[in-house]
Amino acid sequence: MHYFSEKPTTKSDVKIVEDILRGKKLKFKTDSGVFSYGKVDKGTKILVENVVVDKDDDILDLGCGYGVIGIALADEVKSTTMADINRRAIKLAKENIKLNNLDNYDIRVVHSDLYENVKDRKYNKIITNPPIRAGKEVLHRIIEEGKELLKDNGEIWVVIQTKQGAKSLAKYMKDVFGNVETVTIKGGYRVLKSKKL
Ligand SMILES: C[S@@+](CC[C@H](N)C(=O)[O-])C[C@H]1O[C@@H](n2cnc3c(N)ncnc32)[C@H](O)[C@@H]1O
Repeated sequence: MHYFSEKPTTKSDVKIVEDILRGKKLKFKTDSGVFSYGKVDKGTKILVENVVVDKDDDILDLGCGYGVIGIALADEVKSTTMADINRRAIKLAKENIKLNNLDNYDIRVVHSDLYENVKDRKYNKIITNPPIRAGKEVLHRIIEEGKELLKDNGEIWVVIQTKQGAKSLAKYMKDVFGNVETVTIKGGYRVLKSKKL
């Protein structure tokens, strides 16, 4: 069973994790069959701590899992869309919005295969810890199709382990966008950013 199953079949075994992200004490309900069970992922933390957002941004957390990226940023932006193919992740992300008292912010959680169900808006930022194990083709679609959903001057931010192909992904992003920046190199991860010019 892979963590990117649409419907995990493993027995549910909820664990609550607490972490401090962007100076905020946050809580997440996690469950088996969902990425980063029982502990916020190291790459996700590096991305969340380094991403730059603006209060006027409409952001998309693609492959949101139980919701760490979107939830850590929701009170700093105009609107937050969180999307995942895994139904158990979607349920947790919705619960985690409540758990962190973010009901009054503009946040939506959408069940979606990649961008399929979130094409109704354009985004200032797409921010993702992508499903590497889903393969290169999926990773490339995230970059290419993501560009279409960005506003002018919008950015895609991606975290990836150096050993899982960060350099080749950076090259792909440069080919698609004409630019790529390595924003952070830390703990075996790279945070990459491309801008739609
Ligand atoms: C590396 S995990 C990151 C999860 C979460 N953002 C975090 O940082 O903890 C990648 C996520 O992408 C989701 N995913 C895999 N394939 C997908 C697809 N085709 N469409 C949408 N989400 C997908 C997985 O279910 C998983 O939650």
